Amino acid sequence: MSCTVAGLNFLLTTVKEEPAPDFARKFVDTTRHPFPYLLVNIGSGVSIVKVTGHGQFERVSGSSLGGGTFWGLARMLLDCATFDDVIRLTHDGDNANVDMLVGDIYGGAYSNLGLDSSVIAASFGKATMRNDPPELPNFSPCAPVTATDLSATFRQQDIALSLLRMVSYNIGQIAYLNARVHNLDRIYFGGNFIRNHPYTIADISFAVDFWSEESMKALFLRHDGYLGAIGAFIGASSDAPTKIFKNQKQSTPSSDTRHGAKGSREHKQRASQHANSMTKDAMHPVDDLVLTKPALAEDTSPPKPRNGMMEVPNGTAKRKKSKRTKSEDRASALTSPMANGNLTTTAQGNKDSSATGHQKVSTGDWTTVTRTRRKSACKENGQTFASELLFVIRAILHTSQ
Ligand SMILES: Nc1ncnc2c1ncn2[C@@H]1O[C@H](COP(=O)(O)OP(=O)(O)OP(=O)(O)O)[C@@H](O)[C@H]1O
Ligand SMILES: CC(C)(CO)[C@@H](O)C(=O)NCCC(=O)O
Repeated sequence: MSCTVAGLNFLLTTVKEEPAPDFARKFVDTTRHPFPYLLVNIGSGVSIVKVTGHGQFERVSGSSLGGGTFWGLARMLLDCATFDDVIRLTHDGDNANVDMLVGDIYGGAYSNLGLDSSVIAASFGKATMRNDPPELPNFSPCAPVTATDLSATFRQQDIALSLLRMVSYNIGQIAYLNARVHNLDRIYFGGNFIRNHPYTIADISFAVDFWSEESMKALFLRHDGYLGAIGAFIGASSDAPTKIFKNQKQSTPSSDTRHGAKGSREHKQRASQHANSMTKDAMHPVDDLVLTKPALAEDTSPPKPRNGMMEVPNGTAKRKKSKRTKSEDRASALTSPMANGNLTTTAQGNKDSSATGHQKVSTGDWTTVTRTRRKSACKENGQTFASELLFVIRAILHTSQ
């Protein structure tokens, strides 16, 4: 955990365009005031960590309903071989076919409570409503409805989306409650459960917006997958960035007197000076990045820029207004934002997606590639992963010069 926190602290204080709300990629500059914040790390389980400074953090909460719950239930309920297959399946799903909505109970909105008819009243609740004989194959009035009967009556893609929303909304809600208890308004979500999947990101964002009535922001990280590795690399020290400078000075004591300076302000100035002085061929500045479009496997068309930013989910976060519809979700998740209009399509570095070339993108993942490295990153999924890692390591080494 200390490595993960140290890695995130490094990114927040050093890399200009790291966190962004939703997948809008309107980056939030946290380099000046990174603390305090809440980190919600969604691995198999969920750890919720309050971070107040370099090396200062406390695990304030957690939940056993995390990525392992999603993936485990998906394996039980769905015929999917891989995690990415499940995520892909959600893209065609309509959770209203599986979830019990407020409208299913009341025939419309429950206005007095500010609940729109489309609000999920009970995840998977529709399964309790399916006991109508004609709907079930092999139904016998005397026999109980079996799991097999039930699963045959629901579409796999609807189950997948219901599952994703159940887990994501729950985590978003717990995150919001913890942020509120600890008086924090910035919540970073990380961990392999997210993996830059637009639907996952949209769902978590939605939950935080919904419960906080848009007073808090869910933030996602471009280099989420590398937090622990970065933290381990820099030594997970409480003064990690300064430590890098110290080390550098020790190894090359007379090369540059600036290396002796301590403190985050000098550190940042130096990082910025270096970034500005770098040539393309040597090392790219830390903000010289291009975001690539999120795309579905079958989607090979270039993304459409929309005034340089993403269409965020339309449905409001306020309880009184309705939750997003499926089509709004899809539009928001698949319409691509581009910070600077420099668009490219690339293969994605998923662990379990086959490297089929850049025209066959696995799931709707975001990938960042440098302008100078764009072509090579497009070649193979593995290369994208490698170039990402290389970028982070270079950023670390670069700031230490
Ligand atoms: N290709 C994949 N295969 C399996 N799970 C995946 C894959 N991609 C993403 N995931 C998700 O990532 C989760 C595991 O995340 P991660 O590797 O960060 O956790 P962990 O470190 O094992 O968990 P914990 O911190 O609880 O020990 C899985 O439960 C699943 O939801
Ligand atoms: C046990 C860990 C910390 C392992 O990384 C993680 O899976 C987790 O935070 N699980 C949730 C445990 C809880 O309920 O607080």
